[in-house]
Amino acid sequence: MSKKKILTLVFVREAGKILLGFKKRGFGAGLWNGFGGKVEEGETILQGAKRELLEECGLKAHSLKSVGLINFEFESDPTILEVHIFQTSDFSGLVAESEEMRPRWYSEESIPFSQMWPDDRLWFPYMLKDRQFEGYFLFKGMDIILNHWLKEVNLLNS
Ligand SMILES: COc1nc(N)nc2c1ncn2[C@H]1C[C@H](O)[C@@H](COP(=O)(O)OP(=O)(O)OP(=O)(O)O)O1
Repeated sequence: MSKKKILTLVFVREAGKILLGFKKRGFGAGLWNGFGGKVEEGETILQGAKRELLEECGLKAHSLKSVGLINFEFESDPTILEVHIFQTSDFSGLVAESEEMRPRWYSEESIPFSQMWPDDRLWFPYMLKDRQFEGYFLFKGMDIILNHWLKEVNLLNS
């Protein structure tokens, strides 16, 4: 039987730039991604997303907009990752490297997709156009997408 893990993923965008973090350890190490992680017991998804952003890159989000919801499944693992994706331009603080992430601003015209999870190049276009989406990806290992779907939806905003 499959079980679910709830995770968050936050992208900070400002003036045509997007803040990505180079994951230094753990799941997805060696890839650029947004900031996020597991939602802890007793916190809401939104609280978890803000906490992870602060812990991983030093920025405090004052508000977050829902962007997408993706369920990821890995062929050899019964756990489904339910990832709630947000974006924000409403933040304060100074960008700082953490134990887990090395942050860097990228122009939205030159996102390093070849060094990111392979699903990203399929759903980033929705986010960059401020469209909301839902999706599903089935992976074989970390590199091969065996099956997926994506669709535009209206998610409630926070
Ligand atoms: C499989 O495809 C994925 N694509 C993208 N873009 N992001 C993904 C994918 N799968 C997971 N993620 C995101 C979701 C989270 O933001 C992180 C994983 O979080 P992590 O396992 O590092 O969670 P933490 O709570 O920070 O972990 P620790 O126990 O190491 O603190 O990747």
